[in-house]
Amino acid sequence: MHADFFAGGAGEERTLRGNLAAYDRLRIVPRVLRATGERDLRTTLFGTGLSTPVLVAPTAFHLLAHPGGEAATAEGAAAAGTVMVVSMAATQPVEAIAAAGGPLWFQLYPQPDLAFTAAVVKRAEAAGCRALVVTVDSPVFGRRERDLRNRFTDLPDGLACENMRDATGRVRTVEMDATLGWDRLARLREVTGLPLLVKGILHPADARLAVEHGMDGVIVSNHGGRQLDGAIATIDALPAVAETVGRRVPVLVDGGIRRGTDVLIALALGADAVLVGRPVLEALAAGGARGVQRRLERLTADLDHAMALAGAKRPAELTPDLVAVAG
Ligand SMILES: Cc1cc2nc3c(=O)[nH]c(=O)nc-3n(C[C@H](O)[C@H](O)[C@H](O)COP(=O)(O)O)c2cc1C
Ligand SMILES: O=C(O)C(=O)c1ccccc1
Repeated sequence: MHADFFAGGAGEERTLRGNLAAYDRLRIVPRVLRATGERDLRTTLFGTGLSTPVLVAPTAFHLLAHPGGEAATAEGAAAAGTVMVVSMAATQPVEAIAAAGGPLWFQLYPQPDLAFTAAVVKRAEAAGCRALVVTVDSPVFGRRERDLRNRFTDLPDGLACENMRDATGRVRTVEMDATLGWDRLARLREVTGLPLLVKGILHPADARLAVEHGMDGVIVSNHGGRQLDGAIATIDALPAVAETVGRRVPVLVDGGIRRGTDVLIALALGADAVLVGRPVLEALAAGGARGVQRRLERLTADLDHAMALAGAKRPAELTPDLVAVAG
């Protein structure tokens, strides 16, 4: 039941499969004799230096994967030199996660209760989170048919969304809010000075609105195929979004990234960095903090190797001409 929760997507899982299939259709057109020498994968995002452009996507319920929970993921991400985005649906308090690693960003589902939302943001900020990722692809919860079949509705006894505790100590449920609009993102701006990223952009018109509303970053995502089944593969949506944003703010992408060559293609098609969800959950389940560290380091080493073979020294040298559609 819990493995299905992590692996599954919405509906027929067309988008879940599509994210992976889209990378299968793309090929790299390498350059030669570029004398790259050692590659340099270091990446700076909002003033934080990372050793890799591969970040940890926000995912719920890490205690279902491993007894170390989100703290183990944070430890692994920190050891690999990257950012972990802590999910609002984490099963450990953000303070405990921050004590285990960092740098951290915090992912938010804006709640209908604006005061509670502001309190959660303040709490994440106080714990040391350096950016806020606002997920906007979830006005309603996706229809996850594996979870319906398995009757997976709730966390087992003893586990809770620890960052949803209110002033009375009661744990609130994470609510999806179909009344969410750009006005509410503008209000978040008044609540926090942290960089604000919107996660779940697929349409270039929304990318433009994000920039116009003062957002500091855009994450091209279909929630790993867990929300709108039938949504476009993220690597197919990326070029138009990157073109519209035009380097005004960082563009990140997630969904279906499993190999360094996938990262290379995403960076070439306009991403400044990528995030991985299920690979981290699988590594956490299999090997705790060390597993997460090793999975992230393997992805980064694989990217480094692919860049050597494609003739790029730095991520910035990866350009769209290095990618072609397979015949
Ligand atoms: C089990 C699971 C839980 C997730 N929980 C969240 C979440 O709490 N908040 C969020 O913004 N995205 C969530 N996501 C989406 C991820 O942040 C990310 O968009 C997606 O996993 C990327 O696709 P990938 O798993 O193919 O790498 C979740 C994804 C999975 C698989
Ligand atoms: O966002 C998700 O995909 C997800 O699985 C989730 C689970 C619980 C609460 C919020 C999100």
